[in-house]
Amino acid sequence: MAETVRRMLGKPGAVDLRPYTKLLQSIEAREPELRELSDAELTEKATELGNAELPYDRGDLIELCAVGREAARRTLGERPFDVQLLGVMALLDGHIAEMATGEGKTLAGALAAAGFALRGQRVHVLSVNDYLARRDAEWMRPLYDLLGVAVAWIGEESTTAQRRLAYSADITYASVSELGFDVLRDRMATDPEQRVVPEAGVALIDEADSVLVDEARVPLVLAGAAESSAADEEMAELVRTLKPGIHYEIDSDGRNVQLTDAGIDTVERALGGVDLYSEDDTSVLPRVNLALHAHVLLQRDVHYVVRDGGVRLVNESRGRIALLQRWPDGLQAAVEAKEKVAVSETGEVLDSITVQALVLRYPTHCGMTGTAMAVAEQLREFYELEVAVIPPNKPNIRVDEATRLYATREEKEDALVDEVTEVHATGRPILIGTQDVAESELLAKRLADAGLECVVLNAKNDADEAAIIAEAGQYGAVTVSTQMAGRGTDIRLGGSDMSDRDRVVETGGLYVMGFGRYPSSRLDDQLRGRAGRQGDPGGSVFFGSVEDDLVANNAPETTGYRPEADGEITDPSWLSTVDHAQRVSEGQLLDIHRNTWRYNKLIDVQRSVVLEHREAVLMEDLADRQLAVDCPAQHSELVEEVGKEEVARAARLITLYHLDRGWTDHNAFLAELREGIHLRFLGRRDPLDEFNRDAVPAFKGFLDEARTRAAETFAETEVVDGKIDIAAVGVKRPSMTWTYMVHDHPFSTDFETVVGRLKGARRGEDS
Ligand SMILES: Nc1ncnc2c1ncn2[C@@H]1O[C@H](COP(=O)(O)OP(=O)(O)OP(=O)(O)O)[C@@H](O)[C@H]1O
Repeated sequence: MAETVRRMLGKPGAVDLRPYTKLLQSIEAREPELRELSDAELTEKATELGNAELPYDRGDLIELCAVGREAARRTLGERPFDVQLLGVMALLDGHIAEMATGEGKTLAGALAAAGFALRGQRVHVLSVNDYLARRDAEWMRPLYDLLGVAVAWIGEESTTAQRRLAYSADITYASVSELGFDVLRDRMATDPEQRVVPEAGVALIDEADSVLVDEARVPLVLAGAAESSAADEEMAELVRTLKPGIHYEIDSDGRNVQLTDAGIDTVERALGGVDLYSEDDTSVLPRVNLALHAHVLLQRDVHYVVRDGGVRLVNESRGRIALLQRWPDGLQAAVEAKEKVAVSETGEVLDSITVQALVLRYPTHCGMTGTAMAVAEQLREFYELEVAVIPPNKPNIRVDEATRLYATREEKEDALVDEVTEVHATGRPILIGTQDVAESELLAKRLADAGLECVVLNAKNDADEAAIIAEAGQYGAVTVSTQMAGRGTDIRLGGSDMSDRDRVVETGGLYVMGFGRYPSSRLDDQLRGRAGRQGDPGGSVFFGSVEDDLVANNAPETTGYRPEADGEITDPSWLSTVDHAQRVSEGQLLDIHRNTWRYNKLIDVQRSVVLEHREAVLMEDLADRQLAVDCPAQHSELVEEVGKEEVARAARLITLYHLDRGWTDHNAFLAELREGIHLRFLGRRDPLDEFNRDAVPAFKGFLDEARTRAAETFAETEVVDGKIDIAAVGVKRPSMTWTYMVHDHPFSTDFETVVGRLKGARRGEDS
């Protein structure tokens, strides 16, 4: 008992769990009585909790946890452990609950969500992907039903009507990106009825550190159709005939491709004797380069897959299909031409929102994850969140070995393959975590060469990945996966049905191996956490090399070590180099986060000015009143001709158009400004000051400008068939919109470098 209490007191610097642990006995004491109640009576008990406001007082908190525990026992067959109830209480207090893998966060989160919902709060439970949103909502549905709260989920495929309905539930499960895209689309509504996301009080975030820290700076983007770029089939055909080594060369890192002199001659001849480097026509060379890049560097089934008649990008680090992503437009079209699929539309950014800004919209945000303490400071700095470290239900007995460091990548790979061979011979299941899909493929090949069969998680879809990873604990299984793939899925020893559990336990349980340390210790811990769930036996070890990017890029010195014959470096001071490199890398990630946030702060202020004004235009008669003042003659003439209501409609649409148009242009200006800032940084000025110096005046007069433009447009309108023809004066919404996340444009920089370099190189020769 003393040990349990000590464990429950938690770690220093974290939320004090004592006030919660004190309630556990009383919660348990309620059990016998609640067990006697009928389902309807239990629902009644839950509903009664809705008669007061948040926060819960002591008595109501005890009742909520007791009723919730009984409801979970009846509907899910799982009686929440004490530690899960501690998690529930921490979440209700608006904290981050750190609970290890397999501790049952889904259930704890659901009870907290129900607790908020019973007190009249609309709750959004944010998952990392659609699969988990749907799975968790459906899994917890019987529990919510019994507690008398409505639950729904949305996914990428949901229609607008389905979304509206789902968001009207008390609790809605959604992936962060889907929610963000809905919020962005709502911002463009020209009629209040078009909007789908109502105000919500609580965001309850699963995998909170991934969302709030790792993804925080990622902007979600809403783009609108401008004109289509043509499919360049001619170029796609042409580059297909080129031969590697003769017509083009690929850089050793596989990131750039360049035409050789022979390649240039061949292309120029094939195009009827053009000069690729002619100053008069500079359009041909970029076309060739785009097609070449698409043909050579982007491999089908590695970088993208062709599905449903379209090109779908594969997110390399996550190893899954990124349905919402596109490459910069020319490259996207080039890949589409290569694959002979229909060319998708190009567009411009209408608006964007970072994950961080999205989450901060909610008055209450809380969440759960297995790894929060390592980023406790950031959670406090950016979100004013505290971490509650919830002890495990059963002590963790996983054995974490020290990193094995090798001089070269090759030696590391050899050692890892040897280790897999040795361990596999005992039947112990092995899960190997890689940095990205390419690494997974490479490793799978090396294992195959050594006669070892393995399963590779390779970007099929989340549901398939979940099914595969669920079997990673089978006797003799070898599974290779990126760090993120299949997350949120339980790995049970002896397979998902645990039929072979005893035999696997005897081998030592799941053995997790890292194919290189990650850029942050948190990511290492997430991989390790795959083993040793709920007191299971398990082990983990990372293999690293001095040539790994982490070490090569972040360690101060990478020479002078003396490896053993097999390349292993055992000198302790060298081993700490990896930890040091990881800390440097973590510091850089934090700087980037802080920096992005500082830039976005100003943009967010400007955006809220526009949105507040937009809201008044949308919901009130502001546009009509303003135009009556600005164009009195036109206004009264039109009212006479078509009536007040039609004029108000046109006034609203015209004003919204100019507000949105202005914001799109301003956004483009800010993006360009920020890109250019680093050049000024070379002049030793603070880039953020520079940014603000230009961004602030550029926004000055934004609303006046939009109003003036609206008046100009309004003055030109004419009546056609009893209606004001706003299309004739250029008021057109984008014909379609689509959404993507910005980190999903992995090649943009490289691509631009290629084009720039080729042009530059040739010009240099000419002069
Ligand atoms: N109180 C309980 N009693 C018995 N089983 C439970 C209980 N709570 C959760 N479980 C089971 O434990 C498993 C892990 O739960 P869950 O997937 O929610 O864990 P998690 O903490 O979210 O893990 P991950 O970090 O992998 O997402 C599930 O199979 C679930 O059914």
